[in-house]
Amino acid sequence: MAVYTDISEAELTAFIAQYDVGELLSYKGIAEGVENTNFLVHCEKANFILTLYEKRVNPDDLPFFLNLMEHLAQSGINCPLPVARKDGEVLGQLAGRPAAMITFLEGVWMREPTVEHCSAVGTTLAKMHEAGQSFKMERKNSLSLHDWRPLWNKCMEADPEMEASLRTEVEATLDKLEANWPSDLERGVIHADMFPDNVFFLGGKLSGIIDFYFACTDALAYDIAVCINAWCFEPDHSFNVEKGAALLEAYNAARPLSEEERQAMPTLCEGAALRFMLTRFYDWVTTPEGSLVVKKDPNEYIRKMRFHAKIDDISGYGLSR
Ligand SMILES: Nc1ncnc2c1ncn2[C@@H]1O[C@H](COP(=O)(O)OP(=O)(O)OP(=O)(O)O)[C@@H](O)[C@H]1O
Ligand SMILES: N[C@@H](CCO)C(=O)O
Repeated sequence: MAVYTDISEAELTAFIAQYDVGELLSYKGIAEGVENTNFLVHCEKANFILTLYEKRVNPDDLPFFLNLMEHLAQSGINCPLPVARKDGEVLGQLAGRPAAMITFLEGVWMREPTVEHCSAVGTTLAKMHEAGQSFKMERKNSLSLHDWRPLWNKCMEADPEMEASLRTEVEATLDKLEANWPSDLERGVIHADMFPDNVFFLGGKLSGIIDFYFACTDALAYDIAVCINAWCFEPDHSFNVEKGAALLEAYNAARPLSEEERQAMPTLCEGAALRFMLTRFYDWVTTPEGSLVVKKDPNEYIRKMRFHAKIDDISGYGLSR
């Protein structure tokens, strides 16, 4: 359960009094998520999500995330809006952590996404990329190519028992990606973590996107690669080419992919699989036993890395050339 920091009713009541939201009626910790502490907060005027930012969020990046949500919402992308306090600030402190309240988004996330959901994600991702082009702030991707080897070194240090064959395999993947990573693709604001649990649907329609806390400035096509990994594999780990085709075709219809982006897709997908393998592996070996967080399986992403390593053309993901 992702409630790393607990708060008392008295602390929350004092915090809420800074906002024009009426009295605090009730609140509860939200079990889902692995990164930050989230509470659902019922106030007289509305319901909100209160987030206390934890380990992977640098407080200096919070203005980027909060302004981005505001920018995207104003550009027609349905995402939470940061709530301003009576003094105009959106960022505060609670229980020693940076904290913000955002609007509550209606909808549910899809445990078993279908081809239609993948298509909706492709369209919305492309629209988000277009809307991001007029966002003026920039943020470096803190989990990009050059961050992967140091993170892998930390994983190896934390897990001295790791199998030698896995060490060799990941080192070889890092060497290959470092030699081939594309540097000239169109850049812009990317979500960088658009997994099914961060996309809500209502009545079969995509109703909104949450969790912009990995958003950054990077190659737009890398965001597609993250989505291919997160949306287009089945629970038995096989790749569903129909889902891949739906996502890519819908994206391409809203924002046509360049030749360079098409060519780079297998490398971007392998890199995205490695990135999620790394954070999952690191959390797996460093999260203490008995902790209330549900750890995510790194092996799923080792399998995906191996799948992408064998793809040499975007048609392998279902988009005809
Ligand atoms: N604006 C919102 N409206 C409605 N529910 C929300 C909102 N923000 C967060 N939630 C709920 O809280 C849960 C966790 O939120 P979030 O995904 O932001 O946490 P996280 O710890 O950053 O998770 P992740 O592991 O995806 O990085 C979501 O699955 C959702 O149920
Ligand atoms: N979406 C990530 C967790 C949040 O970083 C994963 O599934 O590993």
